[in-house]
Amino acid sequence: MTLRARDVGLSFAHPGTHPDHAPTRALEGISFDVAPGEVLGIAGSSGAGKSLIAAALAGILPPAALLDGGITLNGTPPSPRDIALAPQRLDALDPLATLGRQIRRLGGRRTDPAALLARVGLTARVARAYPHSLSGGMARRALLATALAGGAAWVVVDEPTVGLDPEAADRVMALLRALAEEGRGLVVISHDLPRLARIATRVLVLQDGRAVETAPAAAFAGDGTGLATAFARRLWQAQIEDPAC
Ligand SMILES: Nc1ncnc2c1ncn2[C@@H]1O[C@H](COP(=O)(O)OP(=O)(O)OP(=O)(O)O)[C@@H](O)[C@H]1O
Repeated sequence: MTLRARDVGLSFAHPGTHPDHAPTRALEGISFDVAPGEVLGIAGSSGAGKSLIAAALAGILPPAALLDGGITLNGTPPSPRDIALAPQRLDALDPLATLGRQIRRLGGRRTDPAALLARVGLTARVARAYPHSLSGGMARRALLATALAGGAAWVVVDEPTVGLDPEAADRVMALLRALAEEGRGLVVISHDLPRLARIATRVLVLQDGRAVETAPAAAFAGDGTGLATAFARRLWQAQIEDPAC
């Protein structure tokens, strides 16, 4: 069982414009494999197309998006039950339902919201809370709990550490690694390259919609001389030189 992307591209059509007006190309020639037990990291500059890859994998692209190339699971197109997404946007949580209700809605009546919330480091009390009462960091972890609720074998997580303090960010990354070690395949998108490289098997580096390099996680070390491209080295060096990291 391997999740496979082959030569995936994505364009945005411009409805109502002249037929000669070419669609905007947002992704081009993206290929990768993720096997159970692996964590594929995706990093890159802002607007490089990371979240679009997440949306393409989860089958929830914006209406004007035109996808080409192939995304397959064991050779056939995945169903929405196969791949769960914890999106970047916190407003993906339903503001009108408690977290417990949202988790049961996705996982079924027998799902234990408290157990899933504990898995992501939240107390059972959060099951009775509405999204508006959660801090940004709690909402981020709650999104991950909802993604795990359906029991999908592949989990895509978009920017899991945004809004978390360093210790909480370490715990969430360790949880993602543990989810892979239990046999899931993970795709983790993060601008936090040092933490991402610690849990990833490989890291796909994106620039302007194209993959510039897929590097083994171990290449993100020292001054980045193990990386093949100048762009990946710059991305890495910018992070290790940043005292906020
Ligand atoms: N619905 C849309 N319509 C038109 N263009 C879009 C749409 N969604 C995304 N884009 C464009 O596609 C490109 C990639 O966007 P995406 O959100 O995937 O980037 P990203 O790498 O996740 O960035 P960030 O790190 O800032 O979240 C951007 O130029 C963005 O403006």
